Amino acid sequence: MAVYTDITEAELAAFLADYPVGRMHAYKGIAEGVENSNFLLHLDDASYILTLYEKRVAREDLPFFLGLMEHLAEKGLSCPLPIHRNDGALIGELAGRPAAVISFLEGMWPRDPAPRHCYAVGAEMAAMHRAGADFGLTRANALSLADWRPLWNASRDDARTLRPGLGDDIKGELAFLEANWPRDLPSGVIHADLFPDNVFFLDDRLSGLIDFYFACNDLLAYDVAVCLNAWCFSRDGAFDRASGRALLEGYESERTLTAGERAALPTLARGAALRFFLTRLYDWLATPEGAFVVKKDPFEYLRRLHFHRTVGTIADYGIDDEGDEAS
Ligand SMILES: Nc1ncnc2c1ncn2[C@@H]1O[C@H](COP(=O)(O)OP(=O)(O)O)[C@@H](O)[C@H]1O
Ligand SMILES: N[C@@H](CCOP(=O)(O)O)C(=O)O
Repeated sequence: MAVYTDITEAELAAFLADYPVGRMHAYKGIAEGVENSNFLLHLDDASYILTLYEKRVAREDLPFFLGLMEHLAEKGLSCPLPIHRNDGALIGELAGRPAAVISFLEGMWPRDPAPRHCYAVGAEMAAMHRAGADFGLTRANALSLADWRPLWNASRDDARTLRPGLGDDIKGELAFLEANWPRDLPSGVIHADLFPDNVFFLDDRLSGLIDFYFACNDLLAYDVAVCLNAWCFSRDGAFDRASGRALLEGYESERTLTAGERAALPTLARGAALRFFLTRLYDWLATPEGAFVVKKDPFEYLRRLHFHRTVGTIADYGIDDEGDEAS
């Protein structure tokens, strides 16, 4: 569920009076999502999404997130356009929370991504990397290499009981990543959470990217590594070479990866898998039994991490440098 803060019709009508939008016909809370409270608004000019930002989104980061969506939308990317209030501001306040109204995007996220979806998301991600190059604001990644050890330390005592050997496994992984993390690769604005549930398709055409609330400045190829994990494993947990190849081909239809980025991809993929393992683990342990939220399995990402450990070079993924699948 993702309505942590409820609102009354009167509160909402008063809030919308500060926006240059039509009259409200209906609104409803949106069940999907985990971080913020989202509502679908049907107004007589169009539909919109109203988001009330909950505790994990820092108020000072909102100008970056909303400004980035506006920047990308103005450059022709399919992402939500934040609506300015009558006083020009992008951020308002509703029910004691910072709040924003953004345009509604049509489409559905793919429940069972196929290589054609991976190609499309790769191409759109690279277009986003290019379009973000002249965005004026910056934001450091708050969930990068330096943050993983403290995140593990916060969970490790409770996590040890979940799986024998987990402590040594993660300790070894952190040491490897801290010693081998690439530092001199191209960087820029990345989405950092471009999972299938954040990418909409209409039929087979990509119709939009949403949920920019982890966006930040970091290595561009780290975004590719996040997608390699999120899009290119089948339901049984096996790496899907056709999807991996399609993701990279799509990406390179818009931006060519450097030799350094290709060489670093297995390490970046290990880091990306660890990042989602650690945040899911934290949430798993912190969410009380019976809470009205679907907990995501952390060990799904530990298995992906273990797979990447077996990969020496990008060719070992079964995707050679020319983009052909190895036999
Ligand atoms: N601009 C949008 N257009 C259409 N639906 C949206 C839009 N933004 C969010 N949604 C809907 O709200 C849900 C939750 O949004 P998301 O940003 O992923 O929330 P959270 O940050 O809380 O995880 C999405 O799965 C989607 O159904
Ligand atoms: N994509 C992350 C969780 C973040 O959830 P979102 O609804 O904000 O995309 C994961 O799968 O762990």
